[in-house]
Amino acid sequence: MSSFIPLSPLDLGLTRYTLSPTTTTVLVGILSFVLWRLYLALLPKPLPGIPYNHASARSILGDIPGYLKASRKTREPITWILQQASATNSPISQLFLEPFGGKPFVAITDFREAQDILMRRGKEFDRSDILSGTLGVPLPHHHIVRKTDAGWRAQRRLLQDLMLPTFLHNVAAPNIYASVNNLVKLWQAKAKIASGRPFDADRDIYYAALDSVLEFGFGPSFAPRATKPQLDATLNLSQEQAQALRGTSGDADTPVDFASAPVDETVHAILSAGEVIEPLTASPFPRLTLLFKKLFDKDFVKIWAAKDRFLKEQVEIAVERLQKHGEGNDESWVKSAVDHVMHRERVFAAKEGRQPVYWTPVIRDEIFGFIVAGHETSSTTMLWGLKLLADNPRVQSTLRQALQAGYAAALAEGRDPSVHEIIHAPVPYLDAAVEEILRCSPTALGVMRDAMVDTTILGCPIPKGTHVFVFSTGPSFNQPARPVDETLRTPSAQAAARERGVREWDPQDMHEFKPERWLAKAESGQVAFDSTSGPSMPFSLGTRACYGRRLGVLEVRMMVALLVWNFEFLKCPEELSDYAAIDGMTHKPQRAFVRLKPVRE
Ligand code: HEM
Repeated sequence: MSSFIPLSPLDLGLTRYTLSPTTTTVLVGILSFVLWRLYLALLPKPLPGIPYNHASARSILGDIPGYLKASRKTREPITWILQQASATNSPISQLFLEPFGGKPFVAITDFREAQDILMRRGKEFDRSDILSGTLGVPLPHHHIVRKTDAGWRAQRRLLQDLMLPTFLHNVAAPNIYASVNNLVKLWQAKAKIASGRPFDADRDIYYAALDSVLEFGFGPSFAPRATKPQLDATLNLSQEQAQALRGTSGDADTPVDFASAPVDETVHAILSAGEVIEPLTASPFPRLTLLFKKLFDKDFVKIWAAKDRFLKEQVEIAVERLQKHGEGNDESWVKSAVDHVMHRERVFAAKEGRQPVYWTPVIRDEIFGFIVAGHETSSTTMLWGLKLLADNPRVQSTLRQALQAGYAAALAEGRDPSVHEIIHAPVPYLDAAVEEILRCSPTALGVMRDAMVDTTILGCPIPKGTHVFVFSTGPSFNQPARPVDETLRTPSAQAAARERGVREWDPQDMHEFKPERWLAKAESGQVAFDSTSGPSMPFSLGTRACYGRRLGVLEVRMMVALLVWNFEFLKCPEELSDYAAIDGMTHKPQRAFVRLKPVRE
């Protein structure tokens, strides 16, 4: 007879395996011990002597929850890292950003230590693997992601001379001037429609910076630009459309919402290709994300192919021109950075006794790199700069007066200063204002390096492979420095201080936007710009500092001079003029509005 009888442990004979209380206690003890050891093994392993947050060190996730919370809440996780580092009140600190007992990250918040690491200790600290694992995925052959090796030097030789005054002033500057001129015209048209109301400056500055790198990179070989269509669309607005944009509320603080006009198809592809890089680098698995996009994202595949097609076409045009006009060492035909790179490749090939190869993955990524590295950085800096100028009317009017005095002929003739005047006429206050915008714009909060050997920083052991975040803002830059025992600095840092002195800002006003800090009386008694006045490193320092620094400064200088010449930047309402940011490729303002009053109606 079969009947359903519920089974119990007794029926299964499990009673035979019942453990005695002592055995159970021992087994539970062993298990707890194993789990405890596992837990300990997964806890962060602080580096000795370097301060850290003790609560984070008691969690196997370390500082990751705090970092993620800051990412979600403020969108500024790097600012959060800086706050954690500053809170230790030490110039060196550590955070646990790799889970399960991974390597601590070391943060340096001291200008002199940053200088030492970046300028004098290049063999001990090189480009971080974090950059090759992120930016290196979409740009695997660009020199920015390489360690400082022979390959990096060879790639940099291809770009050599592009940042010399001869190229920048004769080739790049007139074209950049033309694109800033379009921005001035666009804002004159927008200011007329907005009648004193604020409007979003983000896209306009972004497009003007893109136009500048297109001018620098490709010159007249590629005519389309991004600002011109915006200008045409704004000039073509009818009275009714302009009135509709202003709306009926009459509230002088409500922003006018100008639509963005479509840009040329290739410009759109270049922009979009640049924009897909950011989410790729932010992904926890960039390689997998890129593979997935290449396999399944049709828009991505189209944009990426259009970008490569465009770059190849530009190389072909330059090579054709090189073969037609570039006899021997004659460089007068060179009208763009691509022309220059082709010229260099031919010179190197001849020296090395080989045939030149003009289209390679290295050349493709280097040329695209002009756009990626040079576009958002300049535009973000300018957006911060406009905020700073609007919030500091005294500085703005001093600057305008200095420009009017420096470009007196332009003022008398009722015209804009020429490109030649902006580059060559000395206006120390303009140099000082540009330098101060760069100092106060947190475009890059710092740079990453990896320790290449077991070494020390400020007397603390730093094992090979440690990621080091070197901050360029915070303590010693715009907040009082943390105390440092001088004997803990390297002999070379101590010697540099003895020989050349130490540059420091006055703690009373180091947080202020004050161009005067860059001015000093020269021997002649004249006020002159002094670039060595105090700590600032917006482009980083040393061998791996920003390659495009001179171009970046030229762009910012041109924009500041022409915009302040033409417009008064009035303060925007509080809710539009805060300093909240988003951390992506750069540390960018969340809101960037302008309220313009033309200087000459
Ligand atoms: C205001 C504008 C700019 C700012 C604030 C800026 C800032 C920076 C910073 C902080 C770095 C990292 C340096 C390091 O790791 O030590 C960098 C690297 C770099 N920048 Fe810029 N940059 C600007 C404009 C440009 C422009 C216009 C270009 C080129 C067209 C450019 C090309 C590069 C390149 C190629 C690197 C990598 C250098 C290397 O790895 O050897 N940048 N930039």
